[in-house]
Amino acid sequence: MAHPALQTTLALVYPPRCLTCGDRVDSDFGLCGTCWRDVAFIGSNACDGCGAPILDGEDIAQGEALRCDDCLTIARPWRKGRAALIYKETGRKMILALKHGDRQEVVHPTSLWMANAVRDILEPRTLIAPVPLHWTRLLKRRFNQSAALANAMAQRLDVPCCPDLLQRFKRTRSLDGMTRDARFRHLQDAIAPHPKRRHRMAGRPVLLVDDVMTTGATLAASTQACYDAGASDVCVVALARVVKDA
Ligand SMILES: O=C(O)c1cc(=O)[nH]c(=O)n1[C@@H]1O[C@H](COP(=O)(O)O)[C@@H](O)[C@H]1O
Repeated sequence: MAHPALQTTLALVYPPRCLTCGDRVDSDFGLCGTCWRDVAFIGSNACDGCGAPILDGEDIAQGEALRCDDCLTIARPWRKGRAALIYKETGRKMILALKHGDRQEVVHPTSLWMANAVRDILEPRTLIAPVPLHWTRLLKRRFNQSAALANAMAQRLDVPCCPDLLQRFKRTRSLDGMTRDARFRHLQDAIAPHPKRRHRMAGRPVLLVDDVMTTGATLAASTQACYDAGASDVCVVALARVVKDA
C-alpha cells in the first residue's frame, strides 16, 4: 500500500470521482448520491429462476419458489438464478462503461453486489466461471467483462474461479436487436467445455456469471456445456437483468 503522505498527494491530484458521472466523491470506486439513488437494486421479492423482480400480479408460486412469467414460459436448464440489478439507469451505464469503455474499476462495487446476491444459493465446493467470449471478440475487447466479474466475485466469496472453464468456439455476432428465438438459435452449439478444464467441473456444482441476462440464451448454452462435462449442479448470476418496461 502507498505511504499515507503519497496517498494524500494522489488524492489531491486525482480526487476520487463518481464511477458513472465523474462528480467528486469521498472514496475510490464510489458513486455520487444521485447516481447511487438510480441504481435499481433487486430486492428479495425476485424470481428464483432468473433474479428478475416479481411484479404485482405476477407472483405465481411453484412450490416454495417464485418464478417470473419468463421463467414459467422458458424452461431454464439451471437450478437457480440471481441478478443484482435491473438493467437500467446507473446499472446500465456502469455495464456499458465496463464493457465498451474499459472501465475495469466498475468491477469493484458490482462484484460485491453480485456476491451478496448469490450467498443463499452457493453450495459447498462450488466452482465459479464466466460465460465465454469468442477469441476474436476477446482480442477486440481485450478482456472478458464477465470473467472480470467472476474473478472478483470469487475472491469476495473465497470460492475458486476458472475463467476458461468454457469456450465459445462459434463466432456469434452481437445479440443486440435479436429476438428471443433468434438468440437461442444463434447460441445453439456455440459454447462447450474447454477440453483441458472439463475435469474441474465433473461431479461438482458450478456458478456461471454473465454481465447481463436478457433472454437467458447465453447462460442456457453455458449451463448445457457444464452438464455435458458432468457438473452436478448449475446456478447462474448476472450483474443485471433486462426487465420489460423497466
Ligand atoms: O455480447 C453481446 O452479444 C451482447 C450485446 C448487447 O448489446 N447486449 C448484451 O447483453 N450482449 C450479451 O448478451 C448476453 C445476454 O443476452 P441473452 O443471451 O439474451 O440473455 C450477455 O452475454 C451480454 O453480454
